[in-house]
Amino acid sequence: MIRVGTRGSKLALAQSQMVADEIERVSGEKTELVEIKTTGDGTTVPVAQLGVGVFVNQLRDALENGSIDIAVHSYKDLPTQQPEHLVIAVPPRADARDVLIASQGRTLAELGPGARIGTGSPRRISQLLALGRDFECVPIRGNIDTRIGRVGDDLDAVVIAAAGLKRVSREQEITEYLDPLVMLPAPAQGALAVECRKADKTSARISSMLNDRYSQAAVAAERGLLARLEAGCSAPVAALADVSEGSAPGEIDLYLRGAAFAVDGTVTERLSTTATLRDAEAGDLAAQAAEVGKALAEDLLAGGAEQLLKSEL
Ligand SMILES: NCc1[nH]cc(CCC(=O)O)c1CC(=O)O
Repeated sequence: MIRVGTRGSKLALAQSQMVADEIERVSGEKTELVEIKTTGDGTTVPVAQLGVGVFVNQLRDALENGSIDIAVHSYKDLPTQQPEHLVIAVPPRADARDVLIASQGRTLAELGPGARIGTGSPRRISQLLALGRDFECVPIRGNIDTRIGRVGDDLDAVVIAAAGLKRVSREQEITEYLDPLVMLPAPAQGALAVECRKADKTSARISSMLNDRYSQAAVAAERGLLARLEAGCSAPVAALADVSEGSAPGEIDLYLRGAAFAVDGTVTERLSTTATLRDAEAGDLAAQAAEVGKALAEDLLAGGAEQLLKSEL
């Protein structure tokens, strides 16, 4: 029996169940979902003000005290500081893009000046304001259903992660997939982190069942960038790695885009880079990918990104 620790939200339960189903499918082992209440769940305070780890710490405590065997997180909610004694497997990543859900089926281009768009994310706000169309960004929290429920009511639209919508089966309500040129996603968006105790012999098994080396490399590059900027999941920072099979066996080609924004949309630092990761060892690939992210972050810092990270509306 593998006990799968999860938060209690509809999204968390859906994605944890996906992981549990996959474990049962590939190994035949039985699983059980164990619901853990986290600080981030019982409050409507904006995530940007709650600080790092609000959705994470209690799950990790349960992992450490042995009441669960693995913990399933949305990877983008994890702080960049990774505890030494825990390891992460990355299942194949879902769609990393943000999407628009607007009333009357509208796209971003069809939303006029003054349109009220629900999002509390500095990264999304800055990119919406950078379009120069006088959108009004309205802070919003709560689960996906609550957010969508406000569209056509007090909001014209909301911006949400495609992956989350898909996991709660509401993707048919999407009115536009936002191109990363317009809305670069959060580092690790669309990816899950399945965390295990390093010392536990289950961890190697879980990794071989679930880990996708391409997804792991992409996320490592994006989070390497985020870590070097010393920024968290609510910073005006975006990153997206495209990964593909390299020309030699075992190689991975990486195309990494990164950006930092002034929250009022007036300044954007945007850079990209390519690299080939070489190694058969998944761990080494992730380490190389993280270095690529770190180097791109340093180029962003050289261009003045530090000022942007301190910006406020
Ligand atoms: N910050 C909240 C959050 N954390 C993970 C997801 C779902 C998408 C994902 O797993 O990346 C969401 C919702 C959203 O950003 O719209």
